[in-house]
Amino acid sequence: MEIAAASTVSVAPQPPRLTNAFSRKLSSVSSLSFGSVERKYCLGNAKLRVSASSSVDVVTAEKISPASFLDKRETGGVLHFVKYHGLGNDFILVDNRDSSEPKITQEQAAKLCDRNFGVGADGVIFAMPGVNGTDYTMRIFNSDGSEPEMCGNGVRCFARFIAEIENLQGKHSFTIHTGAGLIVPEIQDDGQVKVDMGIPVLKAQDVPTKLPGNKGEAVIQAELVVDGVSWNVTCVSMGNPHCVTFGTKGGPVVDVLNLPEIGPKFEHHEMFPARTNTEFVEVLSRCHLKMRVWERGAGATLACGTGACALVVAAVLEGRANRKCTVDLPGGPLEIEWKQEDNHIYMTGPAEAVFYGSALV
Ligand SMILES: N[C@@H](CCC[C@H](N)C(=O)O)C(=O)O
Repeated sequence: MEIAAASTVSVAPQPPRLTNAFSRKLSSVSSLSFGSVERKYCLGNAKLRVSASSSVDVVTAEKISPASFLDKRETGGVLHFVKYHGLGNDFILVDNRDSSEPKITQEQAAKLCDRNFGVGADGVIFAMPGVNGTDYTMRIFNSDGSEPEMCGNGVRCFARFIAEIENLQGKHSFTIHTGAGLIVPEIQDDGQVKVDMGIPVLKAQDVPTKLPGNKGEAVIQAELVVDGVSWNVTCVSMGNPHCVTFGTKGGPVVDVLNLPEIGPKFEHHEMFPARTNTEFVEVLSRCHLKMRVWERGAGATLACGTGACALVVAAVLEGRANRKCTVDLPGGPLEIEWKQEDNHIYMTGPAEAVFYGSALV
């Protein structure tokens, strides 16, 4: 479109078409916005104001209030993101490939995750440059602003996000540096993502837990008293800490559990110096498990990928299940395999984009 020097140009007030949102670099989405009554577009240094009367005004930068949403967008007060979920465990994905510093702070992330006052999510994930020869680095902030080492559902979303912003089609695998070390997701032909989640850590002090090792240095089917009730727990780290329980001495509890009440008591238990994620599990068969989760820093979520991996490890170690299982989470099933050959855990499941947008930060 030619911009005339005159103040009014007769063109229809159609916004530029966003033919393929993902094929653009997200950073360049700043050239578009959609207001309700009046729209402004930037072309070079000039700004076009499109009003309902089908005219376009060329206005200079000085005439635009610096407090407006559109100006904030240009001065760095707006974050572009894509919202994804893996079985209802939902994340705000940020294209941070141009910097090794997250584009927003932990406090801003907590605000964005708020389901009433923000975008709403279980966490914010940053796609950053790789280190030590890896393709990318993934960092994540929980919805309370804390930073965990790893996120299983998040890494599947991360892989799909990278494929979209890099315009990759078909089967693809990436090496990703995380707080839990190297993680390797592979997008399958059917769009599901299979992730090599690495080797589970069982040594009590590395999980970390203050519970004393009862099988060598591992804590397996040990007693943990929570709020006066005795639970059997197995402690596993998938880079982040997990406390897996198949119930109290009285038996399984998954369906009757008051999660918001009991969850925080596990999370903040003195035996877990870095807090913990807790999985409450019921064995349906030797290859079919069902779980509910209370996540450290995020509360009750619909799914937890690292948690599903941890509970299969716990179920195998407690002699309750085979190494290859379907795990039913509130948001849907994950396929988990703890391979004997390499001791690695493999997780397969979906990841879906929901919407993209811009948020004031
Ligand atoms: N939902 C995640 C785990 C996210 C991190 C967790 N809340 C923690 O603090 O360790 C998953 O899918 O693994």
